[in-house]
Amino acid sequence: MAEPRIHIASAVLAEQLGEAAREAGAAILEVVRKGFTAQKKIDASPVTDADHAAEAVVLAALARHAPGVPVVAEEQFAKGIVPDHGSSFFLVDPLDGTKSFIKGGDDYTVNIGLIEDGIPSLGAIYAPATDRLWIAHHGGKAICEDEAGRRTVHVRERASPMVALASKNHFTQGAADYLERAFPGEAIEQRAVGSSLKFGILASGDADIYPRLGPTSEWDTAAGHAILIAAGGRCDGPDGQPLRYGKKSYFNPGFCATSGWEAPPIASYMEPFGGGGDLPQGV
Ligand SMILES: Nc1ncnc2c1ncn2[C@@H]1O[C@H](COP(=O)(O)O)[C@@H](OP(=O)(O)O)[C@H]1O
Ligand SMILES: [Mg+2]
Repeated sequence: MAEPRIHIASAVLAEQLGEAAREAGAAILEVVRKGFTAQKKIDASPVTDADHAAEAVVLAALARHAPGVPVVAEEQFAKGIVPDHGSSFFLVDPLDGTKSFIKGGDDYTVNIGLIEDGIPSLGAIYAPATDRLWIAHHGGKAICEDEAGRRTVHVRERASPMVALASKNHFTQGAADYLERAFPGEAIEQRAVGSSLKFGILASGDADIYPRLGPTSEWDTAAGHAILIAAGGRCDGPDGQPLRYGKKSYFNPGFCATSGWEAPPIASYMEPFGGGGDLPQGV
């Protein structure tokens, strides 16, 4: 008989990992204070001491709070360190939005996501520059902490004009074309935001859709996806089914997140990926 699966997502763990994300954010700000230079990874994407410092903090916290649960983390992955795992594992992006970060912008985040049975069941996102935190776990509500205090957040009813979020640093014409063709005649305001902050903004009821017709890695989306689900939203893969995790090379070819309504699947609007194979991780 198969072993019953033990799920670990809980309110306590979400709080602990929210604290871990804050600690990682403090480590990033310390690197900013001291000054840093950017290096290039093998795939030519940038990395800094802040990425490494934040990842070390998160890995230590996960070892304390969730010992034995495998962790797939962006900078470990870049070094070829990927643990074997089953259907439960963490996905960590210690500094999402590195390009914005290097340019001195505020749109960067620490991300800790837990996948259980292919689904994001817990997430923590922290934006150090603006001191904004989101946490959520499966079965609970999404919580935001910022200068307005601590509160439950929820997605909003679809608004007009529809607010569509787009990447600040990885513009794809595909997303603009998708919005135009999938929502003909609809008033749409496009807003460029860097990093997983786009998920937090959707979860907080400040936008309606985030179509991503270009590559990301699973650690870019896991935490935000968990938070968005808890806030009443959804994030679907190209076929319109919920975005799944634990794919080959942890690669997302595209997705569409909304405030809960079903958007036309992005598949037929996707840019070609040179045969659909894996792209280099992290850009
Ligand atoms: N060609 C590509 N392949 C894989 N991931 C990509 C990519 N282009 C952009 N990304 C992902 O997009 C993230 C930034 O999101 P956004 O463009 O919404 O700000 C990057 O995160 P990192 O900054 O952690 O590398 C990176 O993972
Ligand atoms: Mg990232």
